[in-house]
Amino acid sequence: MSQFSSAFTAASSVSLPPPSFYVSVSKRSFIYCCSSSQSRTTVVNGKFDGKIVDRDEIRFGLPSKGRMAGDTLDLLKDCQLSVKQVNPRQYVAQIPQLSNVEVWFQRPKDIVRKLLSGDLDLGIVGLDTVSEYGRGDEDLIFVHDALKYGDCRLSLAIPKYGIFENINSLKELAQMPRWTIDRPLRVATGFTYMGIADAILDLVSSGTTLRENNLKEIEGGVVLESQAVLVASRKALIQRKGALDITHEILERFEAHLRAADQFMVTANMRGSSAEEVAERVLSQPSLSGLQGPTVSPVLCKRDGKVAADYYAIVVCVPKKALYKSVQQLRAIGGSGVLISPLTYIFDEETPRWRELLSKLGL
Ligand SMILES: Nc1ncnc2c1ncn2[C@@H]1O[C@H](COP(=O)(O)OP(=O)(O)OP(=O)(O)O)[C@@H](O)[C@H]1O
Ligand SMILES: O=P(O)(O)OC[C@H]1O[C@H](OP(=O)(O)OP(=O)(O)O)[C@H](O)[C@@H]1O
Ligand SMILES: [Mg+2]
Repeated sequence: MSQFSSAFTAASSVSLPPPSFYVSVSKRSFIYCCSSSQSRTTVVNGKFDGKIVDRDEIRFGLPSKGRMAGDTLDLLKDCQLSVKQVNPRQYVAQIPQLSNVEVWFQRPKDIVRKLLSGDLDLGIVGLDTVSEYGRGDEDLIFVHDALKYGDCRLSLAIPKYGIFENINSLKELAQMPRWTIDRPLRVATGFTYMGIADAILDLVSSGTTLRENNLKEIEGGVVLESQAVLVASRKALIQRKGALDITHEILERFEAHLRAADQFMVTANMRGSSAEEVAERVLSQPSLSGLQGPTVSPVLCKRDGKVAADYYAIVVCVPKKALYKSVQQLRAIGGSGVLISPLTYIFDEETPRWRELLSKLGL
């Protein structure tokens, strides 16, 4: 990435000595220009720097269509924050659980633009969209940087055939002697017709689109790994009444849900002489350590007129991918009646991302 962006920077500055390769880039080039991330303090594209415009509601921008729209509504629903939209043509909606929030359905790039112009306070988009349309603006602040959907990468691709047949890395591409100031390497986005461009820079997820167009990715050609993020306007969080509280609630719900999504809750019965002795056996197994350790409770029954515990019930959280291994380990230490249930939320005392946000805001 750095090799590519420095080549681009050099190519964009005519007076510098000839770089190792020359690039002309279309639409997505902003991602490079902004990587140096200078701060802006003047009015640009409707963005203002002074005080925010007063209004009562907190505005939350969600993608109106495309790749991210459905998954975003699903995430909110899974966090008990269903969006109530009376009809699908409506661009403003409510989240009944968050009384002061107004949802604005927008195109992803417009969510970023409206965060900067002060029309929105919070939004969900892909990291690629923030990088491209946010232009490194310091007002944009990441609240949650990994919502675990919308996974894709912004990647450079070239044809599999012809002069590129044996080119497999950015370095090899850069060193092709044919690129000159008069005929630089031409990078386009959205164009796969190779009379127009030598290479393309586009989002790739499964790789199907590239394959269908006889294109290949190259080593070192990934510019950005992207997924959905929750982003906010710093000014809104600091100045708008209620914005920080709403953000805290949304973040807590997202974190609790996303943390739970890859875990199962496992319960089992185990014969033992004491809770400690049972815990000792459970903790001897690597897949059963749980979040903080096992919960061990006596299963009480009456024997010879006295209440006693021969069995103990244990509860642990295990990663979904370690499910079967956990069951085997439980059996190996005498577990029986193993029950597995999905987990919906894991609320910790405080989320690390909340502390990070407060510190980024200087609070
Ligand atoms: N193939 C993909 N798989 C997963 N996520 C993707 C994929 N392509 C894009 N995305 C993510 O979804 C976001 C929205 O993409 P989408 O194609 O829906 O809209 P767009 O390209 O921004 O708008 P439009 O296509 O209307 O110009 C992208 O910014 C990216 O974060
Ligand atoms: O690697 P793949 O899984 O094939 O996905 C990559 C494709 O997905 C995106 O386009 P999208 O389908 O969103 O269409 P668009 O051009 O209308 O945005 C992206 O621009 C690629 O064309
Ligand atoms: Mg698209």
